[in-house]
Amino acid sequence: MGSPGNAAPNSEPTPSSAPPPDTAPPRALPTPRTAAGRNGLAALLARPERAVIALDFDGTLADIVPDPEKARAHGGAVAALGRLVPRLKAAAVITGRPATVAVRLGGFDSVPGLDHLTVLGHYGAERWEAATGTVHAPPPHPGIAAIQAELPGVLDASGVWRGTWVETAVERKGGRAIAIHTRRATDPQGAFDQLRGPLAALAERHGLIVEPGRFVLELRPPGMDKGVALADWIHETGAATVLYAGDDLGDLAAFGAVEKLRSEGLTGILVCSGSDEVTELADRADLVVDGPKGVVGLLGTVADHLTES
Ligand SMILES: O=P(O)(O)OC[C@H]1O[C@H](O[C@H]2O[C@H](CO)[C@@H](O)[C@H](O)[C@H]2O)[C@H](O)[C@@H](O)[C@@H]1O
Repeated sequence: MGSPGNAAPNSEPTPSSAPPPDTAPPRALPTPRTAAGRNGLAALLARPERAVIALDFDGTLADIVPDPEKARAHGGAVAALGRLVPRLKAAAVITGRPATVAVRLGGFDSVPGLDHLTVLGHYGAERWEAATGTVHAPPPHPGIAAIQAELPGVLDASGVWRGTWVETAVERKGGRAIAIHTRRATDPQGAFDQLRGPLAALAERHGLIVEPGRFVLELRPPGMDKGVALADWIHETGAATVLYAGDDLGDLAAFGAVEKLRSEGLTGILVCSGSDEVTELADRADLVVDGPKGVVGLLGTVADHLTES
């Protein structure tokens, strides 16, 4: 987990998520705090047909809720995307969720304007295309089955849940990864800290890695992360500009990919969906907005400006 602290928005107050009436003037765009970010936003607005956006799901497009299955896209997110994405070269959601779970929770399927959306699930290992509705995924890592068998013993030995409701803490993720959530434990940070070592040892024994997130420790296959996934997808699209938005530690790899691509000539803007649970992204972002509400407001405002221009 990131160290606690307030990641205050560094932009103007964000507007409501509802689309503006047709007669309303475009809402004011925030000003990124870095020159690279200002260049990135200017390039997106000037040449949207050469620009792509890539967005994290939980904590960025969807508000954080205690039960992962109850997460949904923030109100107005799909509408804002539906107005913005047709103006762009391409759009992707890059998430730790299984791709089809993000599609279902986000309501991204069969949406006008999102008919060419790509969802890269499991940190980029899986791919869903709106155009075909198909998912491409590698075979499950054999270590997952072994961990399924050993996990109850490891959790029991930790004493974190004392057998009360440990099952609700385990997200099985289609048999391709296992996430252990501590948000609903009596002491979420204490449980997270207590479990981190034993889960890292369990993962290592079976050739997996631990991906830490917002009160979650995810055991998943190595070899892919959001940075690799994002860089590959940007190259594939041939984009000249990217806007990436994320909120959690798993998004740092994507931030790193954009920073590297910028050093090679791409223009880009890094947006942090701010929270008081993770501060690491705010430190590296060009723009910090107020959680999913702020992200949706930003997307809607960019869409307004592209519609007006
Ligand atoms: O890459 P993401 O789209 O951000 O997914 C990362 C993990 O997000 C989910 O967990 C987080 O959101 C939950 C629902 O709001 C919340 O209860 C939990 O505390 C957060 O960590 C998801 O459940 C995981 O599978 C994803 O890997």
